[in-house]
Amino acid sequence: MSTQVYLLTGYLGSGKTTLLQKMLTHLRAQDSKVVVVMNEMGEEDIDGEQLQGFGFPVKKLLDGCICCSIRGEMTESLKEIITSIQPDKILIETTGVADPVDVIDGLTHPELYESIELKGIITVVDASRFSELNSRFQSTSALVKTIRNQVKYADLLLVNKIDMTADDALEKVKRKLSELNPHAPVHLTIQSDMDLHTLLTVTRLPDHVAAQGEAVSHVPVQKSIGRMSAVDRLKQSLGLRTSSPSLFNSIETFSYPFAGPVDGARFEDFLYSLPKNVYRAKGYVLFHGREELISFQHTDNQVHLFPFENHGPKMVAVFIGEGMNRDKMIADLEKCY
Ligand SMILES: Nc1nc2c(ncn2[C@@H]2O[C@H](COP(=O)(O)OP(=O)(O)OP(=O)(O)O)[C@@H](O)[C@H]2O)c(=O)[nH]1
Repeated sequence: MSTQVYLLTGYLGSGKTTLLQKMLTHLRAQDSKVVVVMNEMGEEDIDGEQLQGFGFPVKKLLDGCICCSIRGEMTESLKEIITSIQPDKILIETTGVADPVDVIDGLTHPELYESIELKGIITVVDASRFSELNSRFQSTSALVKTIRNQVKYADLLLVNKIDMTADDALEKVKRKLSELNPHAPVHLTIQSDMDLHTLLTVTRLPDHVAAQGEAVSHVPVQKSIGRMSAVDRLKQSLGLRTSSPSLFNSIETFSYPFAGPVDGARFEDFLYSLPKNVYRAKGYVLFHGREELISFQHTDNQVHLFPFENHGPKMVAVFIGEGMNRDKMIADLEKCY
């Protein structure tokens, strides 16, 4: 059985730890086996201290952001947690400046892919500061991008600190959030207080799609990290432009288990020819005529292949992108044997 992973994002001070404490109180009453992964930018662990006393292990990843400098460390920690503790749930609190897209990259490591189920990206928005943080006049463009991605990729949005927000300002925040992410359910909260059953049963795109009776293309394993409206999916399948870029924010992943060794040169060509909407490819594979397992990484049209000493991992490829043509990619992979 795979471990359910909840990703908590939101800008600094928005109310993530407050929410985490509520989730832990709820899960403790349910006897769930939970591990918390906390990420803080500095060397000092502030929030972790507040989580002592719940009786759950807290893994701290300090002095770097899991979306960039210590992404590998997060992957290693998750592997270790899953192997040694086998929890029902892992709750990850990211730093306020983490971009969820990059965190997802760390979560989709080939050795983790089948052991975890990303249940949802839950974003806590500080209603009293959102408009200021989202303004290109008052924030840096990097921060604006991060703040917007935290909203765009959320499966559920908590609009917190409404006790500190005037009614008209709150209306403006709600309007902006629905422009950025028209699909995620929005909950207005004080002290991140909301129904925890609703929070923990957050659903992701494939479930929405299935509920709408839409055909899902056949691939060995597929997961989706974002969403696109049914109309836009249809338009995309017909090769038409989707109605608005903000609706087309579906970060999707799928994995492809190799049936046997492949031809090294053809596989390398395949990686170099991946289109721009495939942001990442990574995994392990065997090449004809070579004994050792090859680890491969593809990003920004750069390909790295290196022998991997450990023979443990399965031969599998994981892809991350938006609007990927999976059938074609799988057909191209099949030509590499
Ligand atoms: N007035 C008010 N204060 C709140 C609310 N929610 C949280 N706070 C307070 O805001 C402060 C920051 O909350 P945290 O839960 O630590 O926020 P965080 O997102 O974990 O912060 P970082 O770890 O710095 O990213 C704390 O003092 C909370 O008590 C709210 O709805 N209203």
